[in-house]
Amino acid sequence: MRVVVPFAPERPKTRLAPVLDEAGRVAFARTMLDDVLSVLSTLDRERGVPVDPLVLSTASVDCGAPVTVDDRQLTEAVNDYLPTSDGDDPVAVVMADLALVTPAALEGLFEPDADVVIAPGRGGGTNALVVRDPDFRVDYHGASVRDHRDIAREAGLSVAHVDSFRLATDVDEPADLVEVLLHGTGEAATWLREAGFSVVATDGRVDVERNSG
Ligand SMILES: Nc1nc2c(ncn2[C@@H]2O[C@H](COP(=O)(O)OP(=O)(O)OP(=O)(O)O)[C@@H](O)[C@H]2O)c(=O)[nH]1
Ligand SMILES: C[C@H](OP(=O)(O)O)C(=O)O
Repeated sequence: MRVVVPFAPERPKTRLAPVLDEAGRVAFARTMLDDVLSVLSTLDRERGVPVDPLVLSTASVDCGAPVTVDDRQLTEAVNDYLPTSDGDDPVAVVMADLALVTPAALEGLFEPDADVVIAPGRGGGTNALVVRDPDFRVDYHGASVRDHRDIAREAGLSVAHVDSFRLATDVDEPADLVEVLLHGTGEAATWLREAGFSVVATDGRVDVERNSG
């Protein structure tokens, strides 16, 4: 499977500004990318699922996969990598901020035999996709999961949805760090712990706190 991983290394994860300064957000975004690439590599090497990854980055980045630098908007850039004619190989698009992703979760994404497979993100986004038909194009931001369903249906394409906690959890806001600390098994979870983050439960609410000492 060709897998495109969009990544914006400069000024990333602005919604985490309440808990991480810019240098921290840059470093943390990078650990999440590394986790996603490591899972793709495990799928290929250990589980017999051929994976051909490409990091589609807005700026140069040195990581464990081929990189194409493309500073266009996300939607425009991704659309250039989707199948253009019948018979082209399918393409998966997997976001770089899926800190809980596992090989099994991606196998679940690749499995359905639909023209378009959608893994919704919490909050209306589209965290991962598989596109098997040249008539589908992405339109990210806003309620993109709804837009992607509409685009597929208007083109007469079959759509499958993947019901996965791990694929639905993209890390956008401070509350998402709770999920990374509780369920993450990769570098991103380790990075957060080493940066002093931990989970606290107070008055029935679960949150993160940071011990900066
Ligand atoms: N290639 C590319 N990737 C992008 C772009 N914008 C975001 N991404 C990546 O797309 C995924 C989803 O990004 P978002 O959560 O929407 O945006 P973000 O910049 O990471 O975070 P915010 O600043 O909080 O919106 C992440 O893997 C980003 O690194 C872009 O313009 N081009
Ligand atoms: C790119 C965007 O990501 P979000 O901002 O929802 O994390 C989307 O999935 O449409």
